[in-house]
Amino acid sequence: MFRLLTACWSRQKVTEVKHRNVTVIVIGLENSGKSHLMEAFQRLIPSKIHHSHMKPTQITLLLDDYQVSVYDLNGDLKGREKWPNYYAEAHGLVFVVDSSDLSRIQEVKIILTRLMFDKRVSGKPILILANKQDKKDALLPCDIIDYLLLERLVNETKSMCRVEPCSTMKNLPKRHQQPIVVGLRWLLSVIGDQYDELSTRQQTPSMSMSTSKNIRGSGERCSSDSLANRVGVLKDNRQHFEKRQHPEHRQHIEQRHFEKRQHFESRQHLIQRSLEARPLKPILQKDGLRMRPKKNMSVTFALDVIMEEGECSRKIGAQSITKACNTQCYDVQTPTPSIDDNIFKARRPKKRKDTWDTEEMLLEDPCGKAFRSCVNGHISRTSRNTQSLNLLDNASPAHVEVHLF
Ligand SMILES: Nc1nc2c(ncn2[C@@H]2O[C@H](COP(=O)(O)OP(=O)(O)OP(=O)(O)O)[C@@H](O)[C@H]2O)c(=O)[nH]1
Ligand SMILES: [Mg+2]
Repeated sequence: MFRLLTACWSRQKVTEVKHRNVTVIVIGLENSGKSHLMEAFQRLIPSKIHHSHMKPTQITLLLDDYQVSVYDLNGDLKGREKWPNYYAEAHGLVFVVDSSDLSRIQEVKIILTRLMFDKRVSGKPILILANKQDKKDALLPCDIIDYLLLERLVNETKSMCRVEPCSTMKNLPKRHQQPIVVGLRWLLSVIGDQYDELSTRQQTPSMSMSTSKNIRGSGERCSSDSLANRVGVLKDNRQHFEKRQHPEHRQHIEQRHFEKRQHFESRQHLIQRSLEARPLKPILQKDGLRMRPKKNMSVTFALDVIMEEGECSRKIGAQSITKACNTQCYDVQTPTPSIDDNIFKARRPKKRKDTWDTEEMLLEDPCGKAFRSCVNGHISRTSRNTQSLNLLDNASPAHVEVHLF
């Protein structure tokens, strides 16, 4: 009996230790559905109980090996001012887009671009939820990706992204809500891969969320410091000032300022480029009507390792599909004969209603043609398949997965 109890206790200890604490923030314009997403999280994922009857702005979810603190941040102008206080602390972000609101997509683009270029966010994974897919005119993920120039943003900011179409409303079919869990799982797995790095990026306590609320006024801080400390600080300041007056040091500082300014100007240029207003592509509107591919899909962008020429993914069929991709406009219904045919036959999943396809194929497409053909609707013909495309950019290749359902 004693042994059994000890075993149970140690087992529980191991599982407790295994849980990794992760912080995720949920942001997006007002009315995009963030608070409904929080409710959906609580409905779909086991969470620690909150006794408050008010809508929670912070919940703790238990998913896979993670204990996830999720913060719902307001999307109105006042709320957005507070977002940066949470950037440093977040391991990953969920960005909610109201896919049915075409009129605000430009605003979303500006906000997302600024967000991804923020040095506290760049490099962190971002799950973009294309919400309100139940609405008739909702933009599809490929439209959103295209309009937000997401491919370029991912390459420039080195943040992995996944776009997941969903609906957060209650009483909708499961297939609308399932992507929420799938998306969060993806976010956690990316966070898990870079956990140590992301944790070290969480800044010093003075910048963190927990303490930012408790920042004391300067007067208060002084009163609690001892006189000796304050004299010590003054001495240090004087020495520091004298050191800065030294010509060599001044030259060094000027050089650093110059480099910083150059770096800033080059980034400004990039931000400006990404913010340029672009008309929606013809795919979105034709003769006043929305052009919609029949199937919906989720898309993942990830930074990938450049593959050697001829080297293919470990997954079956990558090389053959590359051929099809490079030789013709990407069209999976009419693949080049022979090998490609086998791949599609061999890997076509059984047709099941309300299930999530996990079939995956890797494409290497140095010019990004495959992606462009994807956003132009070709890929929509590959019903029942999940596609994964490698967009190879010389400096920072992006890996794109397209999940159809
Ligand atoms: N049709 C539809 N409506 C939704 C969905 N999700 C949210 N809504 C509606 O969108 C409106 C705003 O939802 P909220 O969750 O309060 O939006 P929010 O992002 O939290 O907004 P702020 O807190 O102001 O930043 C509500 O009227 C919801 O009913 C969805 O998936 N489908
Ligand atoms: Mg809200």
